[in-house]
Amino acid sequence: MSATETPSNDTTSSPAALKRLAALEALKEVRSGMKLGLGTGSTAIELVRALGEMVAGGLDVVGVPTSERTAELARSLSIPLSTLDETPELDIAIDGADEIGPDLALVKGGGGALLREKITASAARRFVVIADETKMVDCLGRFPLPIEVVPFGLTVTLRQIREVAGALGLTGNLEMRAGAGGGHYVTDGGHFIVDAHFGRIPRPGELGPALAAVPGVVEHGLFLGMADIAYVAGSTGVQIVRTSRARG
Ligand SMILES: O=C[C@H](O)[C@H](O)[C@H](O)COP(=O)(O)O
Repeated sequence: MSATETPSNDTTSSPAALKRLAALEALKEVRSGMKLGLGTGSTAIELVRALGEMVAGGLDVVGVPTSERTAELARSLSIPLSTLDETPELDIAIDGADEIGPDLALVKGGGGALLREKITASAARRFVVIADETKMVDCLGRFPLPIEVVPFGLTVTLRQIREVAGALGLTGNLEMRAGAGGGHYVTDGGHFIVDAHFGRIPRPGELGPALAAVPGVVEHGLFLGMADIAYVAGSTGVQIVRTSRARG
């Protein structure tokens, strides 16, 4: 089970301020010479901005961005960047989450970057989550679960997702995420995103492998057994949520 501590008593409460607070707490783990996975989303933006300030102040790190958006921001802040192919072993990946459930089970992908985020987190010795307290839940699933799918055979893939979810008692609308231009949202990898409105996912450990077994599913937004620690900012400070599980 998770354990929690509260190390910081900073009291700021706008959403952006809380995200920055969580990011700053996570950045205390960063040392010169480290190779960092850089997440995607509004919380990760605060992380990259704060990291940019640290780099400007002399911190020597290399970042591997999880999306084109993050890469663009990092570049604009003169953060040295690499790719996962050039830098396949990372010290720490730091990223936001859409939901943080028991034992640091996560839902991610609200920003459409779940595939690169999961690959990047898997390449890091330590995966650190940053969030504001609204992301903490007792049961995953209120936030629609993002599932990245290949465009080919979409109807078949949707039917098979419905079947494997139904076998676990999960029902709800499967909604194709819309892109800015009116068609389907297209990920950096050229795939579509299905947002599954299950409402509750009481057994994510069963749903994850079932979704992964659907041929048209590239990856799903359940990040299970991956996060090592979460820095969760609220109006009374930053709460540290740890898992007792050791990463191999
Ligand atoms: O694809 C996007 C990522 O998984 C984000 O980390 C996640 O959606 C959280 O984003 P935000 O920090 O904007 O709430």
